Amino acid sequence: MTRYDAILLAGFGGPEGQDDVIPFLRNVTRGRGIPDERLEEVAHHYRHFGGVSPINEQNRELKAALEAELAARGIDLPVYWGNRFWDPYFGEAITAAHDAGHDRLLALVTSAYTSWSGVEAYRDDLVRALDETGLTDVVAIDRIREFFDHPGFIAPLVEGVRTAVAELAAEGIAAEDVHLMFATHSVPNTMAEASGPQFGEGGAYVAQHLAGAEVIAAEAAPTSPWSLVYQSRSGDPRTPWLEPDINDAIAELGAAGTAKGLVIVPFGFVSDHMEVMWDLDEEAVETAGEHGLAVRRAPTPGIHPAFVAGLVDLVLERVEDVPVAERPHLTALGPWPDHDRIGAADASVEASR
Ligand SMILES: CC1=C(CCC(=O)O)c2cc3nc(cc4[nH]c(cc5[nH]c(cc1n2)c(C)c5CCC(=O)O)c(CCC(=O)O)c4C)C(CCC(=O)O)=C3C
Ligand SMILES: [Fe+2]
Repeated sequence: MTRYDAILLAGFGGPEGQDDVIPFLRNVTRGRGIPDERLEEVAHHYRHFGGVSPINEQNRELKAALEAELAARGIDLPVYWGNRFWDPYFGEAITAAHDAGHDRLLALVTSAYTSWSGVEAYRDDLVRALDETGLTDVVAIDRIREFFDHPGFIAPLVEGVRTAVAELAAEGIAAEDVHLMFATHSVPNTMAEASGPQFGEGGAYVAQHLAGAEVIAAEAAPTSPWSLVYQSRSGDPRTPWLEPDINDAIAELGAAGTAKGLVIVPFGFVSDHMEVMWDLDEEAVETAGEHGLAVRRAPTPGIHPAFVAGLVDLVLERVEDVPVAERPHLTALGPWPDHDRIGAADASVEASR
């Protein structure tokens, strides 16, 4: 008997056809009174791909990969999958787990970094789902720590950067002439600060990205210059968000004439979803071409075996209550601390260990 009965794979969710697009965007922007005309502007990224975000399929594949890895290691924990913004919603996943007798859940959130979007937003939606299903006093949910510097998250990125740099070398571009751009989701400056002001400007969010990028660059391409850039900003243009935007940074790199090649490393995301397919593969790649740079986009961790194994390691570290000092981490910031439990009182979970 372990501390947990099941794993809850907690995703963002995405539309799976043209008719889903506006309802999905209404879910994402709920409570902010954004008119459908404005949503239709955002919708065109999704419309371009038939109204389908790849994110749900990627989470189905991740669930299957986790199940296979758990089975291979003889760990008897079923995986339930739920999303913040699309079917299956958190409530359905939690109810399905409860109906099968699983009330002690360990949530694996598909977000590697600390920010409101990656932490509180998921937490608030899980709290709401427990409330709406009437299971607040019955089901307890713990969450695995942010894994931005876990070896399982870093290894596939290192591999991807190495491959991209080698491909450019095969085209005659030396590693010294390749600039690595580590790309992540921009957030409002205030949101970044709030992620952990003790970590300096940009809070924990920026500090984690800088620390991770440094490790990946040093491992994968120590002679290539690198920088941290941001993508996918939205909202009121007067509100300051983290900069530079990747397209501005590429234009500046082109104008400086210091690089021949560019490797875009989408390390802010765990899979190649819409933000990667549109903002990087369509827009940033085009910008690089306009500025005469040979460009490669490294893959996200996806279902890379090292990533899947690392996620199972992160589950096991909680199952086995591994002391903090023994938890794997590759930057001085880690191991990131665990989060408070939500749902059923601590005591009932501890008592059933
Ligand atoms: C930090 C961060 C992550 C990573 C952490 C995590 O994984 O959570 C993330 C992930 C994602 N964000 C996604 C999609 C969207 N994000 C939006 C809006 C926003 N994101 C923000 C930040 C983040 N976002 C912010 C500060 C906003 C504006 C305010 C707000 O709305 O809170 C909007 C609204 C429309 C718009 O404003 O553009 C959409 C449609 C998808 C799904 C993609 C797909 O479908 O494949 C994913 C994985
Ligand atoms: Fe987002």
